[in-house]
Amino acid sequence: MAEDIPTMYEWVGGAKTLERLTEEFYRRVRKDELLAPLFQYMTDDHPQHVATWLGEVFGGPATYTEELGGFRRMLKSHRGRAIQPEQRQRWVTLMLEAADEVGLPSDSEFRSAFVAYIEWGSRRAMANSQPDAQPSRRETVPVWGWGESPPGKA
Ligand code: HEM
Repeated sequence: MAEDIPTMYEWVGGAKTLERLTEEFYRRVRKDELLAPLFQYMTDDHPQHVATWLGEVFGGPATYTEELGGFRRMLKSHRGRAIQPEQRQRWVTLMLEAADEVGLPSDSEFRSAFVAYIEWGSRRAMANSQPDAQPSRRETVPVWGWGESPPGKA
């Protein structure tokens, strides 16, 4: 039954795990020649903010919406940055490396849903960052689910 299936937020281990993920991810970003220039002005609380965003996306508390400016703030953060395909690709690579490094659950169900969101989200971020981007129709933080492979089905 759907109500017995934990959220991805619960499955991953909650806010603390996502904070470890983004700390490790931005540690890599800061050393990366393709990404460091894009992030040179990020604030010290940026990794924490992205962890809060991911928590909300994966079915945890709606803290990014309630306290950090919600979907519109995220959209504004990417606007006009003209993210290039090779930068998006590197962003995804470093995120998946960080996921392994901090020991995110490695089961097929979790990882396929996680990668799906990372692919979708990074492509949306790149599209919305282009100078000629169409205004987003979405207003709210997306909530991601398990898709075709919820736990306990295999
Ligand atoms: C699933 C994909 C992504 C998610 C969930 C995401 C999430 C976010 C969030 C929530 C913020 C705002 C943080 C805040 O509230 O302070 C942000 C800012 C930003 N993101 Fe992303 N992002 C994604 C993909 C990307 C990609 C692919 C790039 C570039 C390769 C990128 C570059 C940036 C930059 C440059 C900022 C602003 C940093 C600053 O404050 O100086 N993002 N992102």
